Amino acid sequence: MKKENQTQEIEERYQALFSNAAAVKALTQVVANSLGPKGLDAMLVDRFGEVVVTNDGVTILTLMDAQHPAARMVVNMARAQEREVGDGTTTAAVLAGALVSEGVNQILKGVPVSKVLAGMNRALNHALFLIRKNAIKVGSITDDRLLAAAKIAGRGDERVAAILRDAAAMLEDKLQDPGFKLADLVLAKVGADTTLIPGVVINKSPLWEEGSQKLQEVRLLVLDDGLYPEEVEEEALASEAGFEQYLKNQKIFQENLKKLKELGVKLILLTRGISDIAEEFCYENEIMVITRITQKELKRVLEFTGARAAKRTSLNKPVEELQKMLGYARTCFYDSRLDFTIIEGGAGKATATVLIGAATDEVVDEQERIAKDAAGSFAAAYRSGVLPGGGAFFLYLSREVESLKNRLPGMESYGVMAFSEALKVPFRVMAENAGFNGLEKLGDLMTLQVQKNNYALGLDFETGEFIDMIAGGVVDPAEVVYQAVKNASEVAISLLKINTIIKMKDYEVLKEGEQEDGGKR
Ligand SMILES: Nc1ncnc2c1ncn2[C@@H]1O[C@H](COP(=O)(O)OP(=O)(O)O)[C@@H](O)[C@H]1O
Repeated sequence: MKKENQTQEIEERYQALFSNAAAVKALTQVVANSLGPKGLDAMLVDRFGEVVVTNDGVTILTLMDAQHPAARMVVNMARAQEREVGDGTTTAAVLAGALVSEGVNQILKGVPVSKVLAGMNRALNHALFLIRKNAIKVGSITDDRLLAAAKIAGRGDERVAAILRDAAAMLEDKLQDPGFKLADLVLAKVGADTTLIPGVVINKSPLWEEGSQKLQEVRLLVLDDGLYPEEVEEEALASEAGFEQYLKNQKIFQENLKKLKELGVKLILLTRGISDIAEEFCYENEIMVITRITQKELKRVLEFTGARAAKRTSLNKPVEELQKMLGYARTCFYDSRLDFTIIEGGAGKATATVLIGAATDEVVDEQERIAKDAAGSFAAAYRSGVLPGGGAFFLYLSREVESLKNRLPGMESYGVMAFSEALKVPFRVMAENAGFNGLEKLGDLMTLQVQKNNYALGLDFETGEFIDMIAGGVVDPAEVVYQAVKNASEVAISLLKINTIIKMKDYEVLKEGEQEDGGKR
């Protein structure tokens, strides 16, 4: 009877914790099925019957429509992982789920939450240190381990990995730039051949197609704006002065258009639309026009061609000044089969477009995600080096972290144990997804790694044999592993810390209210 009461007491005390843990478990079990080379795809369907088929952890999590706040914390964590390093989202989610479960197990045993958390924090710091310390640095862009990292993240697609490497080689100095993303070069298109284009692709057709044959020696104007005359407000138009202003604006505009002809502009790119007069003028003068290009395209064109972003008011400037805003490209042409425009031979900084072909609409998005993952991994491996993949390195981390417990006072070691156990989960899940007995393979591999003193040993998920992952080309970028462990631990630790859930007013509404109050005072 007494025991029953006690259990009940514990359960009440940890109600919030259990509710969170259950939600996280439910969520991470779904993504776990997709982890690793033998992970299955998930099919997500919305209430209108729209279907997405994917193997990508962050996509599954984002589209899952998770309602529970704890589950949403894990979704946001996976998104952060995607933003930061572009890969490792499934691993991070699975690890977070495992950390929460293992942490809860210790708490249920009666270990105080604070001790579990302290131990986990110590284990985390040690794990992060070991990841940095053991990262195998790569020498150059042509290092095969980079290709391997891209191939592993890109679902084994060797061709895409090689194209990414060639693209990276063209812009090597940029890869170190934290603002640059190799994945931004990827463009997937139904019916295209997978290939490297040494230039920028604008995913649009020009305003008219005939006459838009291949342009050579192209001077181009890029407007982060539309090509319209200055507008006069409708009310003002009714007055005589207003109407005169209107006529004047039209005249200035006509003059400005003539400047473009004088400057020999052959291509105009706009982020907004164009007026009828301008369109007619361009048509007559064989100037190719593409309207409503995206900001991303704009940025790439500016860099590539050396053009400066102009506004329509820039056209009021004298010709000599306007000339300085123009860019240059050797060629520009519209590919009518693929319905996009290719600009090559820019006078600015080198760039490339990694064109990914897909057979149908259904697979094009997934192909794009895979290629972007591969690109993210390539760049991350270049910056930070690589580690053995397939969960093998996590087993080494698990052992090393476990050994910490002998050095720690009292109960903190339980937190360390929880962390060490959780690190075994990605490998076990991958082995199970490949149809093996996860626990058995885990035990065998842990022993083998110690016996051979080689933490690169892992499981070949095809044959069930143990092989050296580095030699076999199964590598993960150190930065991806680092962020996955860090992000997963942070979210797990904050979830374990929560012992009360209080329903509050809508946070956004609350914040707005505060601002209004502040204004009044
Ligand atoms: N051919 C392979 N053999 C062994 N492990 C692989 C292979 N391909 C991928 N992996 C491993 O699968 C894990 C990544 O799985 P994935 O489902 O892509 O999840 P994530 O979203 O975490 O990248 C990595 O640990 C990687 O090393």
